[in-house]
Amino acid sequence: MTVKDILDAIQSADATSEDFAALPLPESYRAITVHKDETEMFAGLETRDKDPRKSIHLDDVPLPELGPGEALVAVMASSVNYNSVWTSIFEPLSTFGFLERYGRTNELAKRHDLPYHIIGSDLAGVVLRTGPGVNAWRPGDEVVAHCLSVELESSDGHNDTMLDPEQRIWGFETNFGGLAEIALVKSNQLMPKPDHLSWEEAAAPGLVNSTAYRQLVSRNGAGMKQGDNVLIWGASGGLGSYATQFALAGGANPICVVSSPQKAEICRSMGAEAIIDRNAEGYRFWKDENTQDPKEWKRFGKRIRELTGGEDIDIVFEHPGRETFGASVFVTRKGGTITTCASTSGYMHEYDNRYLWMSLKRIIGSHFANYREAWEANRLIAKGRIHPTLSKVYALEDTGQAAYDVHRNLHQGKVGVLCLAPEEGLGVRDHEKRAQHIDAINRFRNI
Ligand SMILES: C/C=C/C(=O)SCCNC(=O)CCNC(=O)[C@H](O)C(C)(C)COP(=O)(O)OP(=O)(O)OC[C@H]1O[C@@H](n2cnc3c(N)ncnc32)[C@H](O)[C@@H]1OP(=O)(O)O
Ligand SMILES: NC(=O)C1=CN([C@@H]2O[C@H](COP(=O)(O)OP(=O)(O)OC[C@H]3O[C@@H](n4cnc5c(N)ncnc54)[C@H](OP(=O)(O)O)[C@@H]3O)[C@@H](O)[C@H]2O)C=CC1
Repeated sequence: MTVKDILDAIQSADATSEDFAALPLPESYRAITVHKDETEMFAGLETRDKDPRKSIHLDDVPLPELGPGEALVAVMASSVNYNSVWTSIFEPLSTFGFLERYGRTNELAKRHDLPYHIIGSDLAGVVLRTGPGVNAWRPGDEVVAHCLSVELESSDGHNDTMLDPEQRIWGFETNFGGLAEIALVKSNQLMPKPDHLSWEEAAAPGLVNSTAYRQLVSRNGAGMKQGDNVLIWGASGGLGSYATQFALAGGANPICVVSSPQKAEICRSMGAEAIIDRNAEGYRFWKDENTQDPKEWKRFGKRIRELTGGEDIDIVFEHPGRETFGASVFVTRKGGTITTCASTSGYMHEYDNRYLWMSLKRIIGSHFANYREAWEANRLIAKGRIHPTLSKVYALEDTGQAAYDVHRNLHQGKVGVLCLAPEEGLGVRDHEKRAQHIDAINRFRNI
């Protein structure tokens, strides 16, 4: 039995759940990995010079054992998230430490502690097998998977599953991720695949859409409301392209920051009007490595006021981190919110705290999304209210190049990866719904 037989079943119009359940599983499959014995390969290099193409491998790996509450999924497509870039450059730390720590928790978790890490935190595909105790999903179901892995044995996570002490990001802090022909997930990660999207389109939003939803919309994040001025860094990037859509769909006013006229045009075509090209306008928030320039914060704030008719920012959607955080705190209005989920340019932030406390601003830390938030975010994709922002699609063997593009900020929106899908455009079930949204679905394609 090979993965080819699985693909044939997926592509045949009449395979039943029983047919899928009867398919023998292959002993091995192809997966994108990083290797534990290579974690020092970039030692001494600057972050930008660490090249994912050198550390990312395509290997044949054995199929993991299926445990209770889990599912094996045939992955038709996945996407590149920045967490896979972090894994591939072994920053801020090697993800093998996460796998070792997880492996120590129980007998079944030991499976994750391997000399290779199968990465990837998104997938669209078809359920192959479910473990004991799984009733909601059956072989043959077409699904996407969100990346929240939790144990829920502690009450700490019972109101908000992100607060579980054993919270992990699948494919980053666990093994058997989505950049592979087969993935292992907890069945609670599964959600229905939006039926108007192709496999690669359906695999693109998951992680970033859910994260932007919690960070910006949810009451666990900024709780955005109609009329809010929302400053969105990287507004056409992975997170930002969803934050921009949420702001527009929720009646807020996005102020989109981008770094090229082309990216400005994408934001304009999504419906945004207030756009700042940080490159063209040449903001230098840091005079040197250790000194910020408040005059530049003010110049930036003045530009925002020009675009808003004199108003300041209600919510900053932060993720660049060190480079922008001082400016973000400054331009937020009295009582406003800075919500952050990352620190791409450096995690030791510096800001003038006087502007925070004297103006009663709040900083909110946000990370991925809880089960419910991930479900609600996927529902909005399925209803055609929020659209995938897929630009380019790579073959599985070219994942290193795809991760390189994201690391060097050469991409737009989201970058997709075909895993089992032999070509783009397959998997669409509701053509009528697709036709209604086709322009929005294709907005980021091939630019
Ligand atoms: C969905 C996608 C998301 C993204 O893309 S996010 C971006 C990618 N992700 C990242 O870059 C994050 C990577 N993760 C990390 O960098 C690390 O993951 C953390 C810095 C978040 C945490 O580091 P750690 O080493 O896991 O934890 P510690 O808390 O620094 O060290 C653990 C030790 O510290 C002790 N400790 C914890 N809290 C306290 C306290 N309040 N007082 C005293 N000690 C404390 C513990 O007990 C334990 O100790 P003992 O090592 O001896 O077991
Ligand atoms: N905690 C969580 O749950 C999550 C965290 N993340 C993290 O968020 C970060 C961004 O992820 P994602 O949006 O997918 O990545 P992308 O690279 O797709 O987009 C980020 C955008 O931010 C802008 N940007 C990058 N560096 C800077 C800078 N120094 N100053 C200003 N703008 C900058 C760029 O846009 P432009 O050049 O146009 O300005 C870039 O396109 C990553 O670090 C990732 O790990 C992501 C998802 C979830």
